[in-house]
Amino acid sequence: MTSRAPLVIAVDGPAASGKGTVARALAAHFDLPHLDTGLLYRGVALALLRWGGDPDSEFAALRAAQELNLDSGDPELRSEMVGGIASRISAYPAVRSALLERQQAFAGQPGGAVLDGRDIGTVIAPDARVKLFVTASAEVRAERRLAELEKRGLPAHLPDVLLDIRARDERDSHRAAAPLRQAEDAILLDTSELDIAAAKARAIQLAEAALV
Ligand SMILES: Nc1ncnc2c1ncn2[C@@H]1O[C@H](COP(=O)(O)OP(=O)(O)OP(=O)(O)O)[C@@H](O)[C@H]1O
Ligand SMILES: Nc1ccn([C@@H]2O[C@H](COP(=O)(O)O)[C@@H](O)[C@H]2O)c(=O)n1
Repeated sequence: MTSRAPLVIAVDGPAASGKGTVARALAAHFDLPHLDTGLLYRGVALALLRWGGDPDSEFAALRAAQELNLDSGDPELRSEMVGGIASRISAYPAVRSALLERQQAFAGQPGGAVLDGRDIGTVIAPDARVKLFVTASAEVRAERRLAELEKRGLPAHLPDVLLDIRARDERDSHRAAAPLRQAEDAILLDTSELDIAAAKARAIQLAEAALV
């Protein structure tokens, strides 16, 4: 018998692994709303920067999280600098707690939802019916990030981008609060050798199979 529980899909993985691409494809396929939770942490980081708050102060970051008024269309949100600060302030337990309810409310919508981030399958939606952990080698992720930056007219150097990806992996995986890790019941999807179309198709295939 098919379960009637709302379909919540958790997609986690490291920076530039393609989890957002896969999550959007799953949301379109299953006709579900999608939340990129990284944008929340980026929103806190950007607010902090604009307000002149100190990213080394948990108290300042908490204040930015509590007052967060996210404009997800703000192009500054996607900058590498904001991503780096987001990865620092996301280590603060108080910041994570301040953003928890918002994410859980999104996941708890009656019709279900797709969320992508670092701790969706482990903390935000541990009962999600489908969990994917999307990854790719650091080198492949750096190439993708570089291509993304070049497309946005922000040329960078591959070795710098690779260093940044590795630093982000290190911080996200080794922090005490909700570190990036594959949930025990998550399905691993390594996209290193898959192009975008193949990664999306494989994610949909894995999700469909998990729901049988
Ligand atoms: N399988 C793939 N092959 C090639 N490029 C890809 C693939 N998946 C995603 N990309 C590209 O790589 C970049 C990063 O993808 P995406 O934004 O989906 O990753 P992410 O894991 O959500 O990143 P972040 O955590 O930093 O937000 C984008 O430019 C995207 O188009
Ligand atoms: N659930 C999440 C989502 C994101 N983070 C942190 O935010 C940084 C930026 O996220 P992107 O996905 O937009 O790159 C990321 O490096 C994480 O540190 C998080 O902790 N939890």
